[in-house]
Amino acid sequence: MSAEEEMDAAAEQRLGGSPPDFDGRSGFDSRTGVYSSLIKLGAQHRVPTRPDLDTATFVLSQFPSPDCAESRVALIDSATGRRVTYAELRRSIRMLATGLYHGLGIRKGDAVFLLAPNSLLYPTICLAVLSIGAVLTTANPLNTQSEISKQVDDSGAKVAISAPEELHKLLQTGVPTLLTHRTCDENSLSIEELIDCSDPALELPPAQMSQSDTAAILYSSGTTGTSKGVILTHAKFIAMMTLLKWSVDITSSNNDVFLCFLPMFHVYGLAFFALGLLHSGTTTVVMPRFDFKAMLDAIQAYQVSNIPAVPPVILGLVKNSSSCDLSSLRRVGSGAAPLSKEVAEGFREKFPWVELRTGYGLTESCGAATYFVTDEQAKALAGSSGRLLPRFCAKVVDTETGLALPPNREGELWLKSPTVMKGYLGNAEATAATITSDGWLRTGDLCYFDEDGFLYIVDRIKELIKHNGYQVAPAELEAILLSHPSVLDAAVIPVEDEAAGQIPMAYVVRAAGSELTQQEVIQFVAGQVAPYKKVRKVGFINAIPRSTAGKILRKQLVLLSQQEVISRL
Ligand SMILES: CC(C)(COP(=O)(O)OP(=O)(O)OC[C@H]1O[C@@H](n2cnc3c(N)ncnc32)[C@H](O)[C@@H]1OP(=O)(O)O)[C@@H](O)C(=O)NCCC(=O)NCCSC(=O)/C=C/c1ccc(O)cc1
Repeated sequence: MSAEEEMDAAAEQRLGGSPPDFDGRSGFDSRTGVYSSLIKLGAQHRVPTRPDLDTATFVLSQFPSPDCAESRVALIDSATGRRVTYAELRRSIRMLATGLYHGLGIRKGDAVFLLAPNSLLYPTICLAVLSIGAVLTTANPLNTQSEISKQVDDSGAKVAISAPEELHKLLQTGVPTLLTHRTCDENSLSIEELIDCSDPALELPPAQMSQSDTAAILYSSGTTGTSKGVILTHAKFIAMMTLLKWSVDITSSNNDVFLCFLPMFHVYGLAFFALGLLHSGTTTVVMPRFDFKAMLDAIQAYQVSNIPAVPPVILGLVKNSSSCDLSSLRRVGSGAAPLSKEVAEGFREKFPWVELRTGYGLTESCGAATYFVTDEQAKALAGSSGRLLPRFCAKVVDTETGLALPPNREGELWLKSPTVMKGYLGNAEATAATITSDGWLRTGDLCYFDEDGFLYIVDRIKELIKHNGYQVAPAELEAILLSHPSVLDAAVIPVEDEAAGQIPMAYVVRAAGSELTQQEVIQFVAGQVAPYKKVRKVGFINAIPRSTAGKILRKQLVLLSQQEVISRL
């Protein structure tokens, strides 16, 4: 039996019969130490098991019927108002797939590196790449040239697709690159031209796909260290699309107008906007990049009703949106970082007509793992991330003893579901450290479930800073700091920040006689990393506290930074 079938069978058995060790309120089985989702998918949300199904075929199969597709709007450009209907989207995906296959010779298994901000073209590119069995790998266009080169190299990209303004970052990789949009440069080919010029009569031979084939490699820091390629197969996306459709249905969001400013290069934005909402037939207003004022304008101009968001944006709405008419809003989601009880309550006070649901997810779980089904529950339980999604199981593992813990006890969250990644690309060691031999994903987050099965994330065990919902790995910044000739030793820690969640702070040991300043340290790092990874605060120290094994004692430095703040008050 596969892991998926095993989980389905176990859930079926519990939901049907409630064996004596199983607590139907929390979903906890005291015999196995496993929490199971208390939600069963109805027949209309069954995950398709056809082995040769791929993500693109699955998403396209759910597009509105041909008579509705000509008028049903899939995407709107927030800046220009340009609209793309479902019928146009289907045609451009097909034309681009033809161009990529026949024009550029891209074949099943070839990695296609996508470096672009959000645009109307982004979903077309993702779906066309997936439809020919190629592997999508996406990157943040704010990344530096060296960060991009590393990812191109690691993913083994055969071809790249770049926004014109980012092309210079790809030149040194030597990978053949297409632009997303037309430019006046006659030597470069663009996706727009491929869509317009491909021959619709050319047949696309069946890609001979299997659900177990790799669909995407998305980069994440995992629980430690630098960026790693998360391998997500078609089966993972198909399962996630089904869950997303289920969540759209149970929250009655089918006719909502969604707003997308979340980056489609991360799993949150990719799963929602480039794939999942199209699978659900909704309309999305796309912003090329986040801008608070432009977001408020877009909400009013397009009568936006639904915003999958992150905590800093929700805080911004609480604090800075008094002069705007946001009466069209109906639902706001929060993910990628913890939403504090205070901000959630402030939001509900200011926008009592808006449902606010938090969720929890990771790139390694292909997106959401928990969610709130009803707004009433979310309202009553501010601070919780909701319940396990259908087909998810969890364990709360004591970090000292390794024992699986019952409700209201804190431990590391482990997850199992059909969406959990296959592993990290070319990194068996990191994979083995993250996925147990029996298929549990160790999230590196400290949590507990309450007696009703609601999840509370309380801390992070993994050494990762979350700035604006983006991951920042201290080890990466420490390596850069140590490369400075005047730095003897360095450690990077998170410092709480109301607006961004956390900011990276560096403690630095200067070389004898060095007069290195805080500003020089900040600038040295800023020159080498994407803006969201910048060190934003620096402290000088005589020695970095380390364990006998040489591990940085970050908690001590966090305490020190807190004491320094208090002593300054
Ligand atoms: C909207 C945010 C919160 C704020 O945007 P921002 O104000 O532009 O700030 P940035 O952080 O993007 O930009 C950082 C810097 O880059 C600069 N920048 C900006 N765009 C530019 C530019 N195009 N040129 C040049 N400079 C620029 C920007 O000015 C800024 O500069 P500075 O702070 O002065 O150093 C933005 O950070 C953001 O989208 N964050 C979300 C990240 C995200 O999607 N994370 C999800 C990871 S996956 C995951 O956790 C999944 C969870 C999940 C959970 C639940 C679910 O249900 C499903 C999924």
